[in-house]
Amino acid sequence: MTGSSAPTSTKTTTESASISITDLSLSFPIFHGGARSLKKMLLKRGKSLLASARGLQTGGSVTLGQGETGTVYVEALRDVSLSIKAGERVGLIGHNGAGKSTLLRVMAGIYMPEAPNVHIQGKVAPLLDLLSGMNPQLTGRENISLFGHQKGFNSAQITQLEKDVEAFAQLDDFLDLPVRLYSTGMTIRLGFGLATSITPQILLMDEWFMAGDFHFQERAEKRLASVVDSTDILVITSHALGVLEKWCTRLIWMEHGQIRMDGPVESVMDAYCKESEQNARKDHS
Ligand SMILES: Nc1ncnc2c1ncn2[C@@H]1O[C@H](COP(=O)(O)OP(=O)(O)OP(=O)(O)O)[C@@H](O)[C@H]1O
Repeated sequence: MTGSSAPTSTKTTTESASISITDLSLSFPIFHGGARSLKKMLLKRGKSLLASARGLQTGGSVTLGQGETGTVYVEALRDVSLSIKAGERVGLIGHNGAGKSTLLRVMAGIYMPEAPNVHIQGKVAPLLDLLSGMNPQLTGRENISLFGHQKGFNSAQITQLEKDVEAFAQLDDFLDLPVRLYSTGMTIRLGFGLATSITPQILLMDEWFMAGDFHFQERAEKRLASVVDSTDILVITSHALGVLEKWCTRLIWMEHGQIRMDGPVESVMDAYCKESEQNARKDHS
């Protein structure tokens, strides 16, 4: 992975939370066998397959590094600048491969945790990866205890945490089985229960974390609502516009790794829907 530069992650609980990103670009090198044919195509067409220039509706731009033996890169983010302050509820929208998840991972400090142009102020809870922070070999109960220890809880707090997550996840006897035996939905129940058992200053969430059966979704929404109420910043990515309308005050529309539009939910959603309708008409003509 290459980036335009360096995040400083300043995580304290006393100052109010904020996210500031300046001119951030991030490319992934591709070492898969398929990169060879891409490379040939790039050399023929001239180094860069800019997704936007080609009118593509998915993915970032594909570029070739220095020299004929150069590595092929997918540019996931390009010149992204944004700032989010306490109180904001931000939704990321855009086509598949627009860079939304990558941007969330940058905010979580997963990618480029030392970049000087990325400043994250506040305690972050990322609800991004199914197994994040969990050990699939351990039981659900052991994972709850592990989570508590990682957060520096004392034994009384860990007991309380266990009660809380057990009641929310409703995994019954499965709580005492290794997590690797769980279905996706069961893992989500545990992961979601854990991540929302603490109130972070910054909550980063991938839409699929609201997946699960109908009964779970209802309870998950209630629990999330109480966490979001006491969280300084929410950043969520979703293709479900209803979810974004419900939870967000601001939308950032990503397109081929760049910010296409940033503003109040209604105006960005309006522009996004208009363009999506135009694209759908083109597809049908
Ligand atoms: N680990 C990786 N290695 C190589 N390329 C990657 C990697 N992660 C993301 N990409 C590429 O970066 C671009 C942006 O991907 P990203 O997952 O951020 O998109 P997204 O907007 O979240 O998409 P979706 O709506 O489909 O979830 C895509 O072209 C993708 O192929």
